[in-house]
Amino acid sequence: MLSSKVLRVLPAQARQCFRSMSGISFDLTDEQREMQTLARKFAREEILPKAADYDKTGEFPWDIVKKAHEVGLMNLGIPQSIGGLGLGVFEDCMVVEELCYGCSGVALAITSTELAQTPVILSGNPQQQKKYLGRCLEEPIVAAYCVTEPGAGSDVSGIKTKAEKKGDKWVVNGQKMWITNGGVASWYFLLARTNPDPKCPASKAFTAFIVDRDSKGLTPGRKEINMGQRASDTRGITFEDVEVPEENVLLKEGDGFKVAMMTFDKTRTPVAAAATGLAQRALDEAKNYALERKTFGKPIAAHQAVQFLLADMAIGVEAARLTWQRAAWEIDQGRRNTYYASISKALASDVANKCATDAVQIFGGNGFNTDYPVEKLMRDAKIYQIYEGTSQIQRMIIAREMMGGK
Ligand SMILES: CCCCCCCC(=O)SCCNC(=O)CCNC(=O)[C@H](O)C(C)(C)COP(=O)(O)OP(=O)(O)OC[C@H]1O[C@@H](n2cnc3c(N)ncnc32)[C@H](O)[C@@H]1OP(=O)(O)O
Repeated sequence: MLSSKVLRVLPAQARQCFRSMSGISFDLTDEQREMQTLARKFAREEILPKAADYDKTGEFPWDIVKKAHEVGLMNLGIPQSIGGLGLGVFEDCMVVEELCYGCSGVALAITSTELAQTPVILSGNPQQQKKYLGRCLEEPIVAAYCVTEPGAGSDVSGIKTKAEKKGDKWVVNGQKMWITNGGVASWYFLLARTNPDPKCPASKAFTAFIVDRDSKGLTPGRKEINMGQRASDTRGITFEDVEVPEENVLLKEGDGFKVAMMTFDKTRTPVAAAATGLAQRALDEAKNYALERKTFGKPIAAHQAVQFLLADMAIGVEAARLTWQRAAWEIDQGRRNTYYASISKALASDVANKCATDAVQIFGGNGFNTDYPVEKLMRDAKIYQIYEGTSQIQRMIIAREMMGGK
């Protein structure tokens, strides 16, 4: 093992390398730090000042999405083989955490396309990747992940949308619900049932498709008015005799469920990072306010009751960050990270909700008012315990993984 004296004189890159060989390192590489700085600056300058407006109007923040595309904060995981950066989940999480500090709704508009891209990255053939991921690199478009239905959210194997093979095409009929980017996407990842036998196991009953937005019979519903993350576009989508060419099947008939599950292993970790960003923002807002606001002749930050709330928020934020770092690191090593991703998603979502609620508490009456930023954080935080698998589903997955899938 190299002594710390020797380590100090080595160039940064070599230091990083030796540190990782000798154990865990929390140092970022120069490239990672640059990326983090870019995202932090973008969140503070482009997102944060407009967050309250987008929350009020619920408009999709196309102007910010276009800028994010321009500066290189979108499409981070697209492989280098088709011109992308091919960054790991760790780098992606780092960026997502920073963007969500500015506004988790606007950040969702910028980053949720990754949920549709991930199955194409994991299982698309070179032609599919070039066509659909390539378009994302060329223009600031967004895509959507269509799995959830009015009658099937947590229980993915309960989805009813069906695809039937007719000649060299598939014909899709059904209804999807709560689709992020539903009305603004240029293309969709779709999971549909292709084996009508109710006894067919989930791992063989579903097929994954890529569907173009302009397909005849595909109709997005009205924009849903949600409690939080209101800049994001959520809709139902109807599929009525939508024809999808065979070349748009991902992997092969029957492989869809596994594609959807493998996707979550990669994308639940960024959701945890997003929740961490919101939690950090709540902590910073609460701390700054506590240092300014006075009661009983001193800043409320001097009262132990408030200090304990702030300290608990800090404990939560640091722990949440460590869990997304572990989950991201595991999958970037090429190992299945289902257990760590669910731990991270469950913990960070709860931390975000606790931090936002306690920030409102510290702000008191002001916290309950829309002129201050923390009531929005509280509304925005809730969905982290619901989307990409509820907190209860995460606990179910953790327990199953812990007990060897029993
Ligand atoms: C960027 C932020 C975007 C945010 C936008 C929000 C978008 C969304 O919310 S998307 C929708 C979110 N929905 C969810 O997360 C759904 C939650 N539910 C689930 O994940 C699943 O239904 C879950 C885990 C409960 C599994 O259900 P269950 O029906 O019991 O299936 P299960 O028996 O475990 O697995 C079936 C098969 O899939 C395989 N499988 C399961 N998980 C995995 C995995 N992670 N990797 C590979 N294979 C897997 C199993 O091994 C099994 O295969 P086999 O039969 O060959 O052994």
